[in-house]
Amino acid sequence: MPGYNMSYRVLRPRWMKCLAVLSSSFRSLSTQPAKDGVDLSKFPVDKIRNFCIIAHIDHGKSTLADRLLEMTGAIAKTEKNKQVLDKLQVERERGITVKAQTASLFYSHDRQEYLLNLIDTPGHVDFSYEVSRSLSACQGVLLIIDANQGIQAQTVANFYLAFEAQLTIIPVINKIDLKNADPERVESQIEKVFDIPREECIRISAKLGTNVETVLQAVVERIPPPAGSIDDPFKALVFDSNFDHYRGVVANIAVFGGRVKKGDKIVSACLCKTYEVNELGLLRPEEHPTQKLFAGQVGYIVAGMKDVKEAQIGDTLYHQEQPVEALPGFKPAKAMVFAGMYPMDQSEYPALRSAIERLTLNDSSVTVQRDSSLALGAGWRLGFLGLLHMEVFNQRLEQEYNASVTVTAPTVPYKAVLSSAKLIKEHGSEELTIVNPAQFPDRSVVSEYLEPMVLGTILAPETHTGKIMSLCLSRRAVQKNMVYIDDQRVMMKYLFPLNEIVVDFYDLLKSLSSGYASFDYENAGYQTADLIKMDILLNGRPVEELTTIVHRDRAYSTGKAMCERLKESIPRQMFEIAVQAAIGSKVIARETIKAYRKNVLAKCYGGDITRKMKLLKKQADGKKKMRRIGNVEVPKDAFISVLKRKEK
Ligand SMILES: Nc1nc2c(ncn2[C@@H]2O[C@H](COP(=O)(O)OP(=O)(O)OP(=O)(O)O)[C@@H](O)[C@H]2O)c(=O)[nH]1
Repeated sequence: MPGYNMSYRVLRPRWMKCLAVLSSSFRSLSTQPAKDGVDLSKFPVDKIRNFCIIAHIDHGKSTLADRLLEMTGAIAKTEKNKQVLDKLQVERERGITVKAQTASLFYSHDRQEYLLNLIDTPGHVDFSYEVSRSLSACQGVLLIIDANQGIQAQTVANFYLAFEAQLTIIPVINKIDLKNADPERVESQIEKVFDIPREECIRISAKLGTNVETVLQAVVERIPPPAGSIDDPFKALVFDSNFDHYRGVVANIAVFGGRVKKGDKIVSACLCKTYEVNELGLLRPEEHPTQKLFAGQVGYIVAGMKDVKEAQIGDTLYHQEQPVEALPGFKPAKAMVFAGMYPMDQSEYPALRSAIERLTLNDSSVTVQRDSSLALGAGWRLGFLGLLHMEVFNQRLEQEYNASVTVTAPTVPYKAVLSSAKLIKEHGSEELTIVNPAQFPDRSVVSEYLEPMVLGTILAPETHTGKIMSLCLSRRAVQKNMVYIDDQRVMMKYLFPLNEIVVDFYDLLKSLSSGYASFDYENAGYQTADLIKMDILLNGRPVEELTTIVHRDRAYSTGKAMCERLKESIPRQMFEIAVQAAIGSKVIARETIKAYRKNVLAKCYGGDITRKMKLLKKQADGKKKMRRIGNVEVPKDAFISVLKRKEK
């Protein structure tokens, strides 16, 4: 995982350029004439195939998508058209897919015309929510596996998502052009781990285009057409949505039955609100307006929804006069990592609020709560699906909204089972979720604390298993399973406390396996944990914003590290400062900052009074940037350096 800065300052020219690009694309979208070249009625359900491309990160999904788009004429074959489905700047810079993208392709096979709807999905675990949503609009998947790396952790996770959704799985072994490619070995792994016969694997090089035509043929021949008929009442699933400042919500839909056209009055099942269809069409991958969408097809719809919350992911749309039973929908995305976000300067609060509001319009999986801290001022506590999700959100704030943000240390959602009848009544429930250490209830009113657990899958070369097992043990993990997927690679399953893997586990795993291990995890509920609240004291006074929830076994090492970091960042003052970590009244770690009298006038020979005044004023200004805790003055930066995740 790449390192990142917690605070960002972005150069204005980059921002201006970004705005220019955005506004020109909005212009081109809003003035795009309705192209009616495509008569979608000529694609009955049996001539439609809806499929996703899924894979471990970097195994070549986006590159294969490019080739498929080129071969079917959706985009021109030029050097410029690389990873066209990765539209966001952050996706292009990091070379990862963050948001699933849809493209409709026209393909002739055996003198028959087919409409293929392809969805390119993200590979990283934080975005697996996007994958499962996309799968619900499909009947089959292309499971891409790198011919050199073989099966990795996300290959396994994605396979099971598709398998549980009962989709047709076509294994595609990519990068056969690489010198170290070993498709034979990968085929054996596929047979062993997924129980798919090796004859079903297709070997390709997405980069060179080798054998990619076979993939298209397999899509038509192996993936079943969608169910549903044009004669049924209109019924569509909203599987994604984004926000356009000019037109409102653009919802991606899969039509499960009937047809819909411009001017139709449709209802969203969740909110029971009626809308008029203003625009609809295919994504190729750019929006391509059409007159109608029919059963089995995947496309977009604009119907005057002003807020993405009106187009809830998983919602069902139907015709006003023909109500239907709602589709099962999806479980809402659950935030796994929380962090405070504050403007670098309080004067930037309104701008940051509007940036966060706008960005969450496009990413409804982020949760936002107002928060405030004495040291950092007014801000928010945001919930993310994982750490990469949080990093990407920050980067988008910076790149798309020119925001500069201070982010606090990430924390996971703990729970407390309350024992006090009074508190239970106050909260309306026995269980209290704690996303902010300041809300940690005292043990005297709690029967037990719970921490979130995850089931982690690690795939690694056998030679590294010893070191990996020690790392897992040091993270309070319990081994659940270990199997050899071939004679060189091992798959291990561990139950981890989420808190233990959230910050640096993946980085450590990568470095101790020289980059060869991969990791994925899924939620595994909550478990009882011996949690305690640890305070940081400066000369005996607690510092509210540095309060942390820790496992009792971890308290000493975390407390010691925080005291050391504070000692480094608080300047010496005229008296000695005790920096302590404490649990209740018991001090568990201590550092001392020695006294030092800084005489700003020392350099001022000759007693020049104006010079003296200037220096004293400078010292007073510096003090304004300090926060006083008891008699100790702490620079704002000190909080930031202790609170934030340690940069690499
Ligand atoms: N040699 C070789 N390189 C390939 C091939 N296909 C993809 N690559 C390279 O592999 C890297 C990752 O490819 P992507 O298409 O971005 O992978 P991805 O699976 O979409 O990645 P995420 O979206 O981040 O999950 C890029 O540098 C590609 O150029 C191939 O067939 N041969």
